[in-house]
Parts: sequence; structure tokens; C-alpha cells
Amino acid sequence: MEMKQLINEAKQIRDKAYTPYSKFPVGAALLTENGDLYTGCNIENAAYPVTCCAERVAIFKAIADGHYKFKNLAVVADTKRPVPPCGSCRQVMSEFFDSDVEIYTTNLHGDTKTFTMEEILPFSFVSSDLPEEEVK
Ligand SMILES: O=c1ccn([C@H]2C[C@H](O)[C@@H](CO)O2)c(=O)[nH]1
Ligand SMILES: [Zn+2]
Repeated sequence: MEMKQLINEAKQIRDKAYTPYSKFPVGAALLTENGDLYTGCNIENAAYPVTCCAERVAIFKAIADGHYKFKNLAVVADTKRPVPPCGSCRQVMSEFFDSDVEIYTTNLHGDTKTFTMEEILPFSFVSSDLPEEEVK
């Protein structure tokens, strides 16, 4: 699947976002190594911090289906510049994405900025930083 198609999938799922509080819908589309597609939208809550971003919804859906290897992720929102994923999502990405996984950040004007996992969250905290006996 090409970058354009993945971005288009992210745009389509964005329409499903549940955003009564921010009115800021976001869509994400994630391609697994074997070519399966997982999409996500942000889902908000009256208790605001319980909100889950589009990126994490897509990643968690894929994980729950048994996928652990990923190729790339597209994120889209109606922003002036391509939408930058939040820090929590970057940390979740770093748990599951190899350093060369590509993240396409985009907006509705078609501006795209591509980052590798390593570029979007350098020096990230990972399981190998934990004391050995605690690594499961
Ligand atoms: O990359 C991003 C940035 C923000 N949001 C969501 C969280 C919240 O629902 C709304 C406003 O922050 O946008 C995402 O889903 N992804
Ligand atoms: Zn986020």
C-alpha cells in the first residue's frame, strides 16, 4: 500500500472520531508488516484525560489482533502544519515500532512530513532500560 492510500484511509476513519469536547477529529492508519490495515480515530471522554488518541486506537487494535510488526503509520487532522503526534502516542509507538518505521504526519491540505520512529522520538525509554530481572 502506498503512502497516499494510507493517508486516505486515515482521512476516512477520521469521520468516525468521537470528539464532542475538542471538536478536533483525528484519523490514523497503520500498516502491519504482512500488509493488514488498522485504523483509529480519537475517542474522547467527559473525564477529559481518559481520551485516547487516534494513533493509539489504531496501534491497540492491531496489537489486540496479534500484530507486533509494523511498516508505517499515517496521521491526519485539520491543522495548519502536518499534525504532530502527542508525546504519549510517541512513547507507545516506541514500544512497538522498530527505529525505521515511517510515520506520515499530514493535514487536510495535503502537506506531509515523514519521520522515522528514531526521528520522532529519539532517546526513548524502552524495556532494555529496565533492570534485567524486571524485563519480562
Ligand atoms: O496526534 C494527535 C493529537 C491530538 N489527538 C486528539 C486528542 C484529543 O481528542 C484531541 C485534542 O487534543 O485530539 C489525537 O488523536 N492525535
Ligand atoms: Zn496522542
